[in-house]
Amino acid sequence: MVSAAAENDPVAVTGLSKRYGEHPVLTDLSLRVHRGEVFALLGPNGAGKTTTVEILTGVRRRSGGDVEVLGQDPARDPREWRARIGVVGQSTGAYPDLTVGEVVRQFAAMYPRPLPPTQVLDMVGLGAYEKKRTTELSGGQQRRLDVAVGVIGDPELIFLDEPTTGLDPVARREAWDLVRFFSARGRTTVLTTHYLDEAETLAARVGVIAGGRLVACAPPGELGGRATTSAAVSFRRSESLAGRELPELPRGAVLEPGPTGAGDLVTVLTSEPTRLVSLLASWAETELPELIVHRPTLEEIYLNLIDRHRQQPEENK
Ligand SMILES: Nc1ncnc2c1ncn2[C@@H]1O[C@H](COP(=O)(O)OP(=O)(O)OP(=O)(O)O)[C@@H](O)[C@H]1O
Repeated sequence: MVSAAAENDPVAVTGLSKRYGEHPVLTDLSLRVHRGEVFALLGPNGAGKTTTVEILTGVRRRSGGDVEVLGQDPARDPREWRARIGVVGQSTGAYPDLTVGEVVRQFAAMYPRPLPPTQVLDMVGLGAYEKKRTTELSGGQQRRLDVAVGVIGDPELIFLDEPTTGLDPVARREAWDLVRFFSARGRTTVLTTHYLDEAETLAARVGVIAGGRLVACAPPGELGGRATTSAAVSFRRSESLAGRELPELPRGAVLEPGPTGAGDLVTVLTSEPTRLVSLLASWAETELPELIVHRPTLEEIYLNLIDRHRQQPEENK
């Protein structure tokens, strides 16, 4: 029987752990992926992302905790369950002596309701390579074929482990379009990536794994308090503004120390950037030269989270 929670959340993980001998790789990891969302797992090399994906897809056994994927325990790996998920792992598949078209059609034949092979080949940018032997493909083209094979069964839930590593910028965008195509069909995607722009562009929520623990989980715009952290408002004092005192700043705003001569850059940290810009605009009565409102990027927030985790004493991790 499928629980009500699992009905809403295709992935439900509670207290997951994985050890190799005495070495813990995942510790007390809990997360849920909601139906229809793109969820990105981020984390440094060796953090445990692939291990998590492998446990969720039934490739690897867990040491402890509860895992439900589409309402089933992946460790039991039922056949009909496997047909409902699509997996693109990190390593590239080897299909000697077959053409691209043959590979995709062979995989399509394993599923009850596959997508049309030519449509999938077009989507991954291999439409013109249908008759080419797989051994003659470049690394990036082989990666595209992996993606095609992973999604040919029109899965309800797709796991993509670093799907765009090794792809050129155009191919990366095509892979993003593919993820959006499945999102528009109401499918759920879990992807791991080292590209912060990829996570920010595609994911409704991101989870950050460090040292085998989930250290943060939120929409990309809110991760690590990103939505509420101070913004830095900066502009350059033109000659006409050089001799004038700044207006009274909003409460809590801090003027960054810096040189005060003509043409200097003025930077103010504030939690109310809109109000500050409005005050400055009235004060200046002219365009503020080089005006920038800077909020921390996802990359800055991510690096900060990883750094904080590194500096924590072992017993508090
Ligand atoms: N078969 C294994 N035996 C022992 N340790 C392993 C095994 N497979 C993985 N590990 C260890 O588990 C940890 C997590 O590895 P994992 O591949 O899940 O990390 P990852 O976050 O996917 O890293 P990357 O970004 O480099 O792909 C690493 O320390 C790795 O050395």
